[in-house]
Amino acid sequence: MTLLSSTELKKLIQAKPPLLENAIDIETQTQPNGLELTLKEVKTIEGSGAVDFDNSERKLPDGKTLEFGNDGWIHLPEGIYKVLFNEIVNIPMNLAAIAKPRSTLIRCGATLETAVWDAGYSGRSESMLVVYNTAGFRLKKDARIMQLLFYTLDGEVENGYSGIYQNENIK
Ligand SMILES: O=c1ccn([C@H]2C[C@H](O)[C@@H](COP(=O)(O)OP(=O)(O)OP(=O)(O)O)O2)c(=O)[nH]1
Repeated sequence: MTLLSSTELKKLIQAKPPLLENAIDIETQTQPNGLELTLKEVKTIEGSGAVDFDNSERKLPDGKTLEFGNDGWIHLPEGIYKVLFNEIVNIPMNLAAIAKPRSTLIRCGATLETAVWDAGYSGRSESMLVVYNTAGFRLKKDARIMQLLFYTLDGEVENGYSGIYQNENIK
């Protein structure tokens, strides 16, 4: 397993499909060890969710999209939110990715909870934003908030990701 460097990432951004589409400024978003994703939308998480073994009784909570102010900023009181990214990620069959928040979020008393990006997944992803700071946290539309780290697998997966989130949030 190898963590891809910016040299390799730049090549994969030129691939078809590109590793990352719809970036605001791919140069700025390409870091030495990963690609940064930016903020498109913030949503509330309302009501409980549920998950079981075979997904037959899975339920995702509802939520409302919160509006940015005319100046592009939103103030988020302490709490949990869902964030949607501007970028569309296309993971090749020989890679997987994990994500970390930018350390600036941590330094502000906020963080992102993230899962694994599977080989073969394409979509506009979502993660959970947690604002721990009791004074809240301000975010500007298109802020760079998360870094995706891409790892090579020891070979291509036989069957790529095919769950319910495939091609999510792509209109
Ligand atoms: O923080 C994250 C992490 C991953 N993903 C995307 C990429 C991943 O490939 C896909 C599915 O994630 P996962 O495999 O964890 O979904 P699941 O909960 O196991 O559902 P299913 O098995 O139905 O896909 O969601 C996100 O949107 N946000």
